[in-house]
Amino acid sequence: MHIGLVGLGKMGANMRTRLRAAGIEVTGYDRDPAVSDVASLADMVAALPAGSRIVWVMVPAGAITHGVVEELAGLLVAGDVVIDGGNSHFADDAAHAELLAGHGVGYLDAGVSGGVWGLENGYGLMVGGDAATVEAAMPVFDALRPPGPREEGFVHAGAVGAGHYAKMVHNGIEYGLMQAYAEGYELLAAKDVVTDVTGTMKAWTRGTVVRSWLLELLVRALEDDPELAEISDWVEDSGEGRWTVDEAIESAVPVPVISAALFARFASRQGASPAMKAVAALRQQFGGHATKPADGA
Ligand SMILES: O=C(O)[C@H](O)[C@@H](O)[C@H](O)[C@H](O)COP(=O)(O)O
Repeated sequence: MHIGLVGLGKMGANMRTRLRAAGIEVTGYDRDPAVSDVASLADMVAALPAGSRIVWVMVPAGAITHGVVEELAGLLVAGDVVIDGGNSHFADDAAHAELLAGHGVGYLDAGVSGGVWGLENGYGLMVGGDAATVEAAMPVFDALRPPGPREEGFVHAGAVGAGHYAKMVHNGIEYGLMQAYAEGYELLAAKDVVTDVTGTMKAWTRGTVVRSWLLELLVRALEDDPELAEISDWVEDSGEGRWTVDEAIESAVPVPVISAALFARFASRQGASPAMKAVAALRQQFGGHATKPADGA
């Protein structure tokens, strides 16, 4: 099998390596000529077998993914397939499937989890689309997923959009889990009762109810820098948590943990919180309670 791969950043480049290691020929295209196998998207398409091409798209969600799908629609022919493996919003998938269907080109959406570790461990895959197209692309999914039973690292989650919907929910869970471990870490470190915070969390990684890969990664970070002194408390988000909360509101599903974890990230970027200044001002107004001067005031 010979496939195309668009986007050779951290994720795409590792996926190219993993696919090649599994015996799949890959022609990769990236805007950066230093990492690209070919000079243009058209050259990549020309290198693949027409009418049964599979092109995996691994570029940032939103306008960039949309631009690549539009360009591919003009280059591919009936029988070819595009797989969007980026962290796209699931609502974009229907539009992309329709655009490509106008050219007879199939479409699958694939939620991909595993980060930079996926090269070695394989990627958890959640796929949306029709069964025949999923089946045609199965060698690609089998090469990317972790070894072992397929159903433990791959799911055909439903029709187009289901893969990215599943990945969105997965990431909402990821936010909540990370926040819980982080709060536990802070609480352990807050008093001198537990004298080995990293060791305690490490001991939780085997046998306990809260053992997990995320916990192992936190222990790894603490072993490198026990007080996390080298990194700031600013936490970004790339959209999946917001979409999860949007969807929860849409479906009237209570998600207090995930939304608190999302809002904690927003709070992490504030430095001084206007809302908490207002609370301090109100306590002073109604109760004459003391406030503290702002930094530099
Ligand atoms: O499952 C995964 O491999 C991760 O979720 C991965 O997809 C990525 O690291 C997140 O999208 C980051 O998301 P935030 O920027 O929203 O934390």
